[in-house]
Amino acid sequence: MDRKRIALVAHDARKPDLIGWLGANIHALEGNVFWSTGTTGRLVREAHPQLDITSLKSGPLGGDQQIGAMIAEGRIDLLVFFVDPMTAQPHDVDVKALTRLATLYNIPMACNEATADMVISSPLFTSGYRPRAVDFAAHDSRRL
Ligand SMILES: O=C(CO)COP(=O)(O)O
Repeated sequence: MDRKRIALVAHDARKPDLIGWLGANIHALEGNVFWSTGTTGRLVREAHPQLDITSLKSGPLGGDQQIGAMIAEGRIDLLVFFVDPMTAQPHDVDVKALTRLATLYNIPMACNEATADMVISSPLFTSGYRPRAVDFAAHDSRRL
């Protein structure tokens, strides 16, 4: 199988949901390679030790930025980010930057279970599909 490089992030109230979603879909997901913000990664590793996961810094300490940098470098194929829409985050600007970069670089981004279910059940998920590269010139509004 084509190993997808998957970033996993969850806000605190959504971490149990992410653990549960991974468990419910473990057969579809194991064999891929995972990157995560710090606390999410630690909890995922405890719950699902069979997953190949590397934890970065905790989100409020720069982990969202690290995932964003990986996206900018073309090192992530899918972002699963279970967002808590009911709680203010001290690092909201980092969260916004991460979702912006995923949008800019045309990375599939699932912010809830329904979307994540649809992404991993798509035939594109198990194929060699790669999203179309972004035309950066078209995004550069400073061009004269
Ligand atoms: O805050 C987060 C995402 O914005 C997640 O960070 P942790 O996985 O370290 O809790």
